[in-house]
Amino acid sequence: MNRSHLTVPPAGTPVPEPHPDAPLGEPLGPHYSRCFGCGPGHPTGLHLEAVSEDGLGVSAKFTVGDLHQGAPGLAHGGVLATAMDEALGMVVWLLRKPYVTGRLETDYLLPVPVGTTLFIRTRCTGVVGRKAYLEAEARMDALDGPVAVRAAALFVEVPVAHFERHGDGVGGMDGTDGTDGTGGGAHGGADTGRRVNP
Ligand SMILES: CCCCCCCC(=O)SCCNC(=O)CCNC(=O)[C@H](O)C(C)(C)COP(=O)(O)OP(=O)(O)OC[C@H]1O[C@@H](n2cnc3c(N)ncnc32)[C@H](O)[C@@H]1OP(=O)(O)O
Repeated sequence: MNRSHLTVPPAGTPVPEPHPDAPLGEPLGPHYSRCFGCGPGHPTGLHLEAVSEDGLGVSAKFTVGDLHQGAPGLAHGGVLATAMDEALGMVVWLLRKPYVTGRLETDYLLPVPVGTTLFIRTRCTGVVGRKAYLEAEARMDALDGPVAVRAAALFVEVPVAHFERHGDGVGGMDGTDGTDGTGGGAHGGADTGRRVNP
């Protein structure tokens, strides 16, 4: 894909192992029930489902629905970028540290009709300090289907205070809806509980 140097790790950058508590080959579940990308409680969200893979990678699925259109019958490009962002974010989730998307680069190779299930595979290509380098590929209707979208990203590790300072904190970032009085609503993989922070 076309990508800038900002999403390519320096040569020889190591790829860390997932956190020992990160699930392997299991459904990851939502990190927040109202998340637009993965939350089952979001009425018009993507409801993306994902499973961790060997190493630092994730396999995810998202079916383009009526509410995701740009042109009639076709997925909106921003929605597709969101699906890639979400699947990429699930990779850094396996490190059990809070990250946010700093940069997202997307190549659209094929139009994606409503009803298509995108099979998205994402992986980490290296971590340097607070910076995690990631890439993703989405194929249409099968793991070996035609490639519709490619993406590369730089995620930046942030303190939990990021979500308190800029959002409603991290309450609810354990897959719940955050209506327990602890807040909720921040997006980006932070969690003081079982998901991100050990
Ligand atoms: C499971 C969870 C799934 C979640 C999936 C979805 C994820 C999301 O949608 S997250 C929400 C969208 N993203 C955001 O809201 C982030 C908004 N941006 C910010 O908060 C800040 O700009 C932030 C945190 C990225 C960086 O700010 P700050 O903490 O001050 O770090 P800063 O010192 O500027 O940068 C750290 C390093 O990253 C680099 N960097 C930061 N931003 C970028 C960028 N856009 N492009 C390239 N490099 C960048 C810097 O150059 C620096 O590199 P180096 O260490 O080599 O000098």
